[in-house]
Amino acid sequence: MSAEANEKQSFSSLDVPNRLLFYPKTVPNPKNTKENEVLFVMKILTSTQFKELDKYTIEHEPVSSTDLMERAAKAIASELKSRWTTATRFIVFAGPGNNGGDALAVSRLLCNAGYTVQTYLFNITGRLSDDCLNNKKRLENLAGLLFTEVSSQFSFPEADEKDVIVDGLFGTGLNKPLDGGYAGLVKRINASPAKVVSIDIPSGLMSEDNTYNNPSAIVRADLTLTIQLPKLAFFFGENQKYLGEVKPMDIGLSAEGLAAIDCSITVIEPGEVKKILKPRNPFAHKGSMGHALLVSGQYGMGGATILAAKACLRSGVGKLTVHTPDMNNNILQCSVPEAILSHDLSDIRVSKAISTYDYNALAMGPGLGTHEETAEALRTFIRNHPGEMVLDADALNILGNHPEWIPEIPQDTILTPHPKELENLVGTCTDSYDRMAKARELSIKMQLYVIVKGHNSMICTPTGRVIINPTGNAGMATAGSGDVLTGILTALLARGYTANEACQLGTYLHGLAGDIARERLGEESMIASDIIDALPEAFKKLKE
Ligand SMILES: NC(=O)C1=CN([C@@H]2O[C@H](COP(=O)(O)OP(=O)(O)OC[C@H]3O[C@@H](n4cnc5c(N)ncnc54)[C@H](O)[C@@H]3O)[C@@H](O)[C@H]2O)[C@@H](O)CC1
Ligand SMILES: Nc1ncnc2c1ncn2[C@@H]1O[C@H](COP(=O)(O)OP(=O)(O)O)[C@@H](O)[C@H]1O
Ligand SMILES: [K+]
Repeated sequence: MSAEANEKQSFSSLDVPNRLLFYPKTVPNPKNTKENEVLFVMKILTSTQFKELDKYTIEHEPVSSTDLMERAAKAIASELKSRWTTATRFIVFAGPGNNGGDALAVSRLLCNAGYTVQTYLFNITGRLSDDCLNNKKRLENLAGLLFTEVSSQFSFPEADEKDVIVDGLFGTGLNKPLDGGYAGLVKRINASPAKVVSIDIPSGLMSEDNTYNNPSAIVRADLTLTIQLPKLAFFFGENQKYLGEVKPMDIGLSAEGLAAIDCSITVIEPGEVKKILKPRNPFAHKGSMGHALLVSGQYGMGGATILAAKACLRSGVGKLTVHTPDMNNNILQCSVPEAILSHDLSDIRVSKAISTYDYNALAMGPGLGTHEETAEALRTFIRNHPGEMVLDADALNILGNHPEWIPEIPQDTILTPHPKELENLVGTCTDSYDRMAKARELSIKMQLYVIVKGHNSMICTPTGRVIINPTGNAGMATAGSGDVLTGILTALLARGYTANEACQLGTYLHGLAGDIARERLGEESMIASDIIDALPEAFKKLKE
């Protein structure tokens, strides 16, 4: 095949979808302990849970572990065959464990399909996993395969951009960062002009915590063919450079076995979040659809109030009152005529708490400022409002300045920090995993919901679960997007959704509205108001 034709078969990391392709199978979570704790979910397994699921499948299907590996290899080889013609040379690097076993089986299948395959098995310690050894034996006498078993010395093969490297060195069994010869090999792979396809996970990347990893000893794949389900590390921004395109390979691990695994980390699934959205009672009236109170806006930040207020009203609340400094009166009355205003005594900032008795939900934070007067008002609000509450932006910054007030926050309050605001609450975070771990700890300790915002926002629940939101896009990386989320969450709480439901439905809708806005306008020019404008369609889509 000509270089040009080969080019057509190839792909570039520019084609990478901005979201993972999710494995579509859903299974019920059988251990729903807390009321309304959801649902039908995509589970994110730990490496130990993957082993359990393998074991369950092997015992209950039943299927031998070698045959299960063969299934994985068939799925991977078939994906490779669909992307590259037989003119392509595959250079396969296999490690000593089952990831290496997969790679050896893939080598055999590609070789049998007429591809040129050059395979290196790294057997440095002289110990191979059983299935790796089985697959090594199956390579014996395989005509056409160039096979090298490396025990110490190794020279990296010449490779050019038409070649494809298959990285099957280490998978979910990696137990420490790569060093020595393996780190050197990874550097050579990364420096090579060949395309790189990683089996299951780029070698060197831990499937969960990479806080203390060595970034230069992690394979940078163009394509990751991950077995069955994406790993937690795939959801973190700093790991995207290693993954390239991610495609899950269905190898038929037991759905029943998966259902039995109590996973603390899950991903919201579209079909399931729909079920949270309750139909509107035909006899509904504004008094029955919730009354929300938004406490927001200091001099120069009235826009944040407007965004949160509009988003709240667009999220189906019955009534919205905005408590805000007097100077926001005209602009708010003009831009959000549906909102009722409660004027603070101060002209320029929120200075005093008001009674929250009449309100079903309270939101504080957008554009609030951190003045000491405002801080004291916030504390009074928190102490006097025992019910549903959303704390965002400056409300969180105030709490960061007064950590001793955090224990006073009512149980099940929703906190919506972006990474910087989270750090004000929990201290410096080294990476996304650390952020997740610290937010989770805060949620459990204080019995709060903490939504760590960003791409793949993470909802940390008081029971220690982490629920990842799959919607949203980089067009939402624009000032005011978070204020919109606050408005949505507040409306949902006021309408009677539990904090758990509001977090999931709210973050999902917010991202979905962002995705609709992107469809309409593209990512570059989107502003927060566009997310609000797309909310009606997002609700409609969920109801379809
Ligand atoms: N039935 C199964 O178990 C299946 C497993 N599959 C594959 O198996 C993989 C997991 O297999 P394993 O559990 O054998 O794990 P790996 O293949 O990831 O590696 C484990 C081996 O690497 C060594 N090791 C770990 N960290 C190291 C380091 N930093 N430096 C040097 N050596 C290191 C370990 O001592 C062990 O020998 C998955 O990623 C997937 O590719 C698939 O074949 C599907 C079925
Ligand atoms: N790249 C992205 N992908 C998905 N969602 C995003 C992205 N960037 C921002 N968002 C969302 O936009 C919102 C931004 O919130 P925040 O940083 O608080 O903005 P602001 O304080 O300006 O209102 C969050 O809900 C976040 O999840
Ligand atoms: K790998």
